[in-house]
Amino acid sequence: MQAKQRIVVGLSGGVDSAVTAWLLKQAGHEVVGIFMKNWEDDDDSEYCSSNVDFVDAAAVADVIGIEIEHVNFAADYKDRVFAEFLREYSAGRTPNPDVLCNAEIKFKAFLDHAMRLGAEKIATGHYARVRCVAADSGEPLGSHETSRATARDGAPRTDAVRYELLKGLDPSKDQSYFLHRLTQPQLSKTLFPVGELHKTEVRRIAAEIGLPNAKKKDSTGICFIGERPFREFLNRYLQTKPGPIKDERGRKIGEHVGLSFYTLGQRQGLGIGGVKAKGAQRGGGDHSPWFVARKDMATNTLYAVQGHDHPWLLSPALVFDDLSWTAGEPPAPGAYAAKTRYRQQDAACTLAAGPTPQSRVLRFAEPQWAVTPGQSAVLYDGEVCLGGGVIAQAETLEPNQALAQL
Ligand SMILES: Nc1ncnc2c1ncn2[C@@H]1O[C@H](COP(=O)(O)OP(=O)(O)OP(=O)(O)O)[C@@H](O)[C@H]1O
Repeated sequence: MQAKQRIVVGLSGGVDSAVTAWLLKQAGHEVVGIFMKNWEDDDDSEYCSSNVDFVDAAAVADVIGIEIEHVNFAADYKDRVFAEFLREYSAGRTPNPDVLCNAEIKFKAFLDHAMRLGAEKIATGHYARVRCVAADSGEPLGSHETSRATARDGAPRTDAVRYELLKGLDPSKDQSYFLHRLTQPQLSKTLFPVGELHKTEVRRIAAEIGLPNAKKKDSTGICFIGERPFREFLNRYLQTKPGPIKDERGRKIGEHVGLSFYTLGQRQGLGIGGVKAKGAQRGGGDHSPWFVARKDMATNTLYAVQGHDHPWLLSPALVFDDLSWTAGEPPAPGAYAAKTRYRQQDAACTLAAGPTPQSRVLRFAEPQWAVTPGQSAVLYDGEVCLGGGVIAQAETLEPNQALAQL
């Protein structure tokens, strides 16, 4: 058995973090739960589940027999995550605040707080795994606590080992995409016990030990938006500037309410369902649905195309920047797999130098659908998540061949 450690668990009120805490307690560790409040609600508390979630988390802590602390990181969240979220939307991109929340709050503010409480490790209910490998050979060493990781005098030998972020074992729940910005110091202090399990197993454990939230629905969507209508929420923070929606030939087919409110590949909410593309040659003919294909910020124009597989929606390559690599150094150029959005199949690709030292290019074996600036491009080598960056630009099959020369 591993040595007893003091471990702080992020208890969200959900079933995954509850089972995480229970598994660690069962393994003999000293476990403390922390509930984070990351968003202060002003007017529309009907959408905010934070109070209910804290009550659920406290009930879980009670059943498991651990202490729980309530911590407020709302100011940090607003400065480090929400401000960036608004900046990105204003620039016409579609950011991924959950990625930033992990990098800046859960594995920074929360981790620092846990360390101040004397914790050796933190744990969350994410579906991912951390593997400790020998720095020189890459040979897996198993758990964090290995003789290779500790010198004879007991001091940690940080040079001897490296930490890899792996996909969760349950392919339908894997959350490594959201965790790809974690660094070596963060990974070295993190445990993801449910990443070794399938969700059905987690729910079975929760029911078996009588956790009050065993059947609680999984949370969906961006944490601070919750179940609020998204457009209404954004409207409170961003200026709206209506403009034209045009088809691929530049003909006006409708009005948009502000470019920030649309994302590439979006099908609903265009208000042009009844419009038919006169003489459309491709894309499935007159009755195919319309999709957002491009935003031209300079002219405040939204372009929509008809048909899911329209060439404007397919990207053979992309440039990404704001890079972050789990190993602390960039992977060598070559063949990998990548995801350009969560819940996407891994796509075979090659990694190459970018137009600047701070960027890289991914070229896909098959064109990818609706590659969206602002979303994360995440690189994998088999089950190992290598890190990634933010999509800056996507080449489309036609006529935007901006990246063809790279
Ligand atoms: N408000 C919170 N307080 C403490 N930890 C949290 C909070 N929200 C999320 N976490 C941690 O991050 C993990 C992943 O978050 P995610 O949003 O995917 O989970 P969830 O669906 O809200 O809840 P769970 O994963 O516990 O079922 C959680 O398992 C939990 O450990």
